[in-house]
Amino acid sequence: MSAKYLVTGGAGYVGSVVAQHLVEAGHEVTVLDNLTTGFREGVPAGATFIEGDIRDSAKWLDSSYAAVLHFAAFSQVGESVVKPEKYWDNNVGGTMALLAAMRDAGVRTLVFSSTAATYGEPVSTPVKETDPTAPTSPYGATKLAVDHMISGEAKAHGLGAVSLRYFNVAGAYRTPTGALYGERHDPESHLIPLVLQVAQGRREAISVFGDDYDTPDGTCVRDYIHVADLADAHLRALDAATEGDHLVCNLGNGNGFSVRQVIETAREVTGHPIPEVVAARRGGDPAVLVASAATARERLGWQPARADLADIVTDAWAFARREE
Ligand SMILES: O=c1ccn([C@@H]2O[C@H](COP(=O)(O)OP(=O)(O)O[C@H]3O[C@H](CO)[C@H](O)[C@H](O)[C@H]3O)[C@@H](O)[C@H]2O)c(=O)[nH]1
Repeated sequence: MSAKYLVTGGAGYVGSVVAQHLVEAGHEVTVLDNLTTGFREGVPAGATFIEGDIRDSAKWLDSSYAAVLHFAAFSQVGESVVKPEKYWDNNVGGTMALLAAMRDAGVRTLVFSSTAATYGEPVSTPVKETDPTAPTSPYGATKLAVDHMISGEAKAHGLGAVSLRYFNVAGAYRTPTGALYGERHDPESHLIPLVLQVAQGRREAISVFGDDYDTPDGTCVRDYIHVADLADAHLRALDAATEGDHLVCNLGNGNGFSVRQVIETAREVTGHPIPEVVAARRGGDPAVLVASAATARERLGWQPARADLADIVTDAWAFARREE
């Protein structure tokens, strides 16, 4: 059945892919984005676009919306360490305003973009939702604070909410009409897009942040999940949201790949040698972050369709070369 959804941050990487999936499923979609980090061209054709801030959500939200999917946030771990106030103000202050607007408008379903960064240094692998949350960055702390706010809203005011804790989102999504949605930050900060910039000759080498971790090859291990698999989980979460309940689900494939394995895969996919240099560890990086997605499987009936790292890198490579 077709419904109307507000997608905050729907001009960003994950938000735009989810908005596109909603449009393809026949829903009516409004994207709210202030374009601070998002791109106008990320808003899917077929969605209504509002250039505005989540703090002003009350201007646009009304009872015609079936749910809100909330992506709008700052999301750079490193930046959050040097500018924590920016993160608390936008991620927490902005969400508080959004929740108030939802309450006033009577919109009682929310899917929230949470993160593995809420856990901090994992106590065991793979990470379960019941594991302790001890974020090592203000970014993770703000996302965890929002998760707590949402739990309160569910208990006190009957919100039906699902928080999806993403591990490392990667890859790109090609729509049925051939448009490509991918990962793009300015300046670029994430491993796979940076590695692919080296393959394109836009950078000389990739810096490996630390090769003395307690992992098989000494480099950090992460769980890379395809952005289209992630989008699928959001549509399922809309169906799973239950009034008065806050469900938290990790989203990852449960497979860890080291930084060196990612670089090697990119060499195979691109046919480029991709030189690497070892650099100092980056602050706040856990050695291993791999998800247990058992809850998402059980509660959302979710299953990744593109778990192969080479497929993920191949799609990211197509996006990197989109203008060649
Ligand atoms: O030039 C680079 C860039 C990254 N890395 C390494 O590659 C791995 C992946 O780094 P990314 O920056 O691509 O991703 P993160 O694991 O830091 O970040 C992801 O996980 C975080 C939680 O820890 C947040 O949720 C964040 O938004 C999300 O992108 C890390 O070990 C990082 O140290 C390098 O070696 N060189």
